[in-house]
Amino acid sequence: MMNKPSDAVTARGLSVIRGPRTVLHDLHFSVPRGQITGLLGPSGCGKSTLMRAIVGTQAKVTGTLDVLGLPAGSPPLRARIGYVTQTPSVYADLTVHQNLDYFAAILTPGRRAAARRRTDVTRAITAVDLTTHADALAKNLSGGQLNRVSLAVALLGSPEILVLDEPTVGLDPVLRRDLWTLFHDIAAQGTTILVSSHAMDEAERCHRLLLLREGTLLADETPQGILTRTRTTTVEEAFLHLVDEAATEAAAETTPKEPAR
Ligand SMILES: Nc1ncnc2c1ncn2[C@@H]1O[C@H](COP(=O)(O)OP(=O)(O)OP(=O)(O)O)[C@@H](O)[C@H]1O
Repeated sequence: MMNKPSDAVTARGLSVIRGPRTVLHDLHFSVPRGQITGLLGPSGCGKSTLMRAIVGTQAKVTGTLDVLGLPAGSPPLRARIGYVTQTPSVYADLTVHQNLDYFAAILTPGRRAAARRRTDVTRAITAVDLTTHADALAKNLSGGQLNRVSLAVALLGSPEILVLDEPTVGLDPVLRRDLWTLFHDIAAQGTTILVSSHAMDEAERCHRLLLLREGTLLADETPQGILTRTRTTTVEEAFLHLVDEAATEAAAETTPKEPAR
């Protein structure tokens, strides 16, 4: 597989060991720029581990993993990637605005950058539609609003890639839909989004999908491409089809051949 400048992430032979186990096995895939790529798979399949490898916080990564043309974890990438983990990293006793001011001060320190910080904070709060809640304490926000504050923090530095670990988990369908609309607005402005979910029904909202199971990649395609290839009508069915197909292939590989007479 060739590295294309249009790809935000390229993985070749990517494996990760955690504790005694290999949790990602020899992955090959690419994430195109300016699109929403969904990383889908059941709980424990390795989604968070893969995201951590991409943002450069995962140990024991082998193979090739390039992000924006640089090896994952390279220091210049830090400011170019926004990462939202599963646990909102927001201070409960600060308001939405104070939280953003605080993170902006870490990202762009110094008195001379004060005007830039103000612009960045206002832009991020507007982008996640929290202007009317800017002065609310984080502890008084709903789960969906809190997720959006985390997202605003990640948007502060105008990252080229946003890596979002299960941002819609636990949200009601309306909030989920609103968040996906927001992701599409952000992607339409050229930002690459890699978003994980274990909810297969979120697949159709993505431009591309990476289907992961037990640390192995089952598909790297568009949602429609996966449905066509597996002759199914939902990504959930397609996923089951691919799991069965992989099991059949594995069984064929381990079945001993008839000895030659
Ligand atoms: N320190 C560790 N030592 C050994 N195994 C680990 C360690 N941390 C995680 N794992 C295993 O690695 C696998 C992948 O975990 P990971 O958190 O990436 O999965 P996930 O798909 O993000 O799951 P979830 O959707 O539940 O968050 C899991 O099976 C987990 O048990």
